[in-house]
Amino acid sequence: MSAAVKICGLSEPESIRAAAEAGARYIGFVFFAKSPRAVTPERAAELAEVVPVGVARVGLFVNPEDALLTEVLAQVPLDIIQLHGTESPARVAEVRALTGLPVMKAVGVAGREDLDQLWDYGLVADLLLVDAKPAPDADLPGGNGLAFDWRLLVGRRWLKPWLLAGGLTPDNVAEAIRLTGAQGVDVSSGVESAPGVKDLGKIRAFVAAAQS
Ligand SMILES: O=C(O)c1ccccc1NCC(=O)[C@H](O)[C@H](O)COP(=O)(O)O
Repeated sequence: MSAAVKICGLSEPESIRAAAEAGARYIGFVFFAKSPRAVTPERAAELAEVVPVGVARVGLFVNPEDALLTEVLAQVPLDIIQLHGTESPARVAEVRALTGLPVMKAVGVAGREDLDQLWDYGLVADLLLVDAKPAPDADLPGGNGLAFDWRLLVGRRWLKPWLLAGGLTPDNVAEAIRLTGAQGVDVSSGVESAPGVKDLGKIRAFVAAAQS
């Protein structure tokens, strides 16, 4: 089964080109200052020009205020907003209305009890991102290279298309898709050689494995 691929946390033109040429469907820019993958709006505006038509530019935010969304969107042509914090379903709906863009809502999963909220978010978000729930003391809410038990997702369906994330690598992504039936996959640290440094060979290998 072939899945749509999102490569997150890109900050160099070369890695964007490599991802797009390999067949990635989504390119993620991180607007969260604490992340080693963070980009400024000015840098993201330059990078967005490198993204070919047909590849969606995803802006990742963590509990953003309206002012930040407005500031970034005034400079960067984004296609999708990714919310990766503790935004409620009502806030997801607000961000959709404010930005006029589709919203991908990330939900952290550690156990079965975390899955129910995907129904609620499916009512208001356009896409769902089922990611590993970070440890309580983690510095970042995502991009930690942490996997969860994919068997929790077997036979699960939600109201909106969903991507699987969390600890995916070129070596395990095909098995993750086979087991869960994920329609899409998202990776960040699994295609890096160091935090925030994307590895072009790993990007190509990841996309090829996800589409094999
Ligand atoms: O990637 C980051 O630095 C990041 C920072 C703050 C919030 C979310 C972040 N990443 C979210 C993503 O979409 C990642 O691709 C996803 O969590 C998977 O990460 P990884 O396990 O490293 O592949």
